[in-house]
Parts: sequence; structure tokens; C-alpha cells
Amino acid sequence: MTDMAFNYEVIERDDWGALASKMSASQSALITPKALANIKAFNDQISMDDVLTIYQPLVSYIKLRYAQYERNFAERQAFLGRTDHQSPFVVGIAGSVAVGKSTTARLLQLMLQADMGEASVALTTTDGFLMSNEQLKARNLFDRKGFPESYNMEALLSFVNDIKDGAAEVRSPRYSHDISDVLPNEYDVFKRPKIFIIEGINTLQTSPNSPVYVSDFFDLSIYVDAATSLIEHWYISRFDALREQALVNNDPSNFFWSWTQIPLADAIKIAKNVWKTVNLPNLEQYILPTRERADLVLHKTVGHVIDQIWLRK
Ligand SMILES: Nc1ncnc2c1ncn2[C@@H]1O[C@H](COP(=O)(O)OP(=O)(O)OP(=O)(O)O)[C@@H](O)[C@H]1O
Ligand SMILES: CC(C)(CO)[C@@H](O)C(=O)NCCC(=O)O
Repeated sequence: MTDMAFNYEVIERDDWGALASKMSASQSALITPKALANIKAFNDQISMDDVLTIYQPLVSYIKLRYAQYERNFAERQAFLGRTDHQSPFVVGIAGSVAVGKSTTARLLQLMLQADMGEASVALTTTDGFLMSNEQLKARNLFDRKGFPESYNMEALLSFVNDIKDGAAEVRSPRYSHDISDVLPNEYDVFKRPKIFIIEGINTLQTSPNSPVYVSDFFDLSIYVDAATSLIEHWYISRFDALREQALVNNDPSNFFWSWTQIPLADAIKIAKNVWKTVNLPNLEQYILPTRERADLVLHKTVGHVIDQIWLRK
């Protein structure tokens, strides 16, 4: 038992993986050849062993929680004598910059879509609720990008409130890692999916001027966790890969283009400094302290391999 896992049941990888074989066909998550092909096309670094051992039982667990949610909703409607639409089942995913939140979220979306249909499972990130680089600079907050004060929390809270309100249509502002900024006047539009996944570093954080938290709107919350030294390594590897891609694409409008104009060693040195002065303090001061609020923790080790699942008791 890990010392830090207070109030959690810690399930080791092999025990979690063994759950898949014990499930009935209706409980188990469907992994079609098409879903596998989609996963590989999305990120060929993902280990298929993790897909089967970790993600298949995880998707089954989400399906189970969703079925409970549906029953609960129907009973409540019957009690109140109402026939409104069921609002989406909201899954929040939190964790450090570069720990793999968006990869996990996209994987869960692809696997749930294979089971429930494409339109049923939506995904968005809270990155779009960051203030634009221009707004951050005007407020002298550019070096605090990703910290709580760099987000428009009011807009994020209003967005999750609209989802839970069962709004016929909601939209979230888009963020581009290519330009490292919010895309002005660009939105993703969602029309009442059954499951809504929201990933972001701040999904389990409190909001300074609001009595409610974003996580009050979650039906299930997941924290992606790993040792800090590993996350730094993943951050630098991703930086290196994105710099390489900008070089190959020869695209000066790409945010990473400027890093191709200086020697690799110098670029890596700067990225390490951004990690040390921005993302690491953010992790230690504001993100990691929210871990214990999650219903489920995916604990990763070397190579993104998930070695433990922590389930809230
Ligand atoms: N399961 C995995 N297997 C292999 N590589 C992975 C896995 N998950 C994430 N990665 C890699 O780790 C890096 C960080 O992942 P990702 O971009 O998903 O992180 P993130 O937490 O969403 O980051 P940010 O908060 O900055 O958006 C990427 O290079 C990604 O390809
Ligand atoms: C957009 C966020 C805040 C979160 O995904 C992050 O990727 C980021 O840009 N952090 C700021 C420091 C940096 O450039 O890494």
C-alpha cells in the first residue's frame, strides 16, 4: 500500500487487468478492430497492453457508473414527476502539465465511442478557458500561464453549469498548442452527448470568487499521477518532438519554430527552465494538492505504464 494513498483502495496493475476476464459480455468494454486502428492512428506510442490491461476495465467501470447514473436520473425524474432530458454524465480528468491527461482522455473517448456511438461521447479541455497570451501579458501574468489566476474560471464554471443544466447546445473556446494560444472566436460545439469528458490541470481546483468548484459538476473524477522527475522527462521529450515536427514542417507560424532557430541543446535548456520555473511550481502548489479529491487515480511509472489504480473507498 502506497503511503500517500490515504482513503483509497490501491489496486495493482495485474489485479486490475484480471478484472477484464471476469466480466460478462454486456459489462465488458468492446474493443473492435476499428477502435484499435483508431487508437493506433491517434498515438502509436500507446501500449496495446495498457489498452487491454488498464483501459478496458476502466471503460467497463465508467460504463457501470454511467448505468448507475442513468438509473438514478430516471428514479429522480419519476419522483419529481418530470420528463426533462437527462444531462450528460461528466468525467473530469486532472493532473500535471505533460502527464498525459489529453492522451488518456482521447483514449477513453475513442473506446467509449466504439461502445456507445460517436455522438454520445464528447471531449474538451480547459486550455481554451485560459486568458489569451495578449490578455495574460497585459495583466503581467504571462509567466503564470496555467496557474489558477490565468484562467477565466467564471466562463469555465458557466460552461459546466450549462452542460449539467441539459442545455441543447454548449460551446467551449479552442486552444491551439501549435500557436500556444487561445484561438480567437473559435469554438467546439456540443449537442447533448451522453458522456462529457473535461480534461485540464485545473479541473479539481477551487475557484477564488465562487462558492462552487468545477468538480461539483463531475459525476466521476480521475487524476493522472506520476513521479515529478518522470513528468519533467515527458515534458522535455514532448518539447523535443514538437520542435522536431516544426522543423520538418518548415512552418514559421508554429510556436515551436523559434526553437528550431537555435541549437537543440540551448532549446532544451530553456524548456527545462520553463519546467522548473512555471510548470513544476504549478504542479507542487496547485495541482498535486487536488489529487485527493479524485474518485480514481491512474498512477504511472516509467514509459507511461500504469502500475496502480487508486479507487476512492
Ligand atoms: N499512454 C501513453 N503512452 C505513451 N506516450 C504517452 C502516453 N500518454 C501521454 N504520452 C506522451 O506524453 C506527452 C504528454 O502527453 P499529453 O500531451 O497527453 O499530456 P497532457 O497532460 O495533456 O499535457 P498538457 O497539460 O500540457 O496539455 C506527449 O508527448 C504524449 O505523446
Ligand atoms: C496550456 C497549459 C497551461 C496546460 O495545458 C500548458 O501546456 C502551458 O502552456 N504551460 C505554460 C508553460 C509552458 O509553456 O509549458
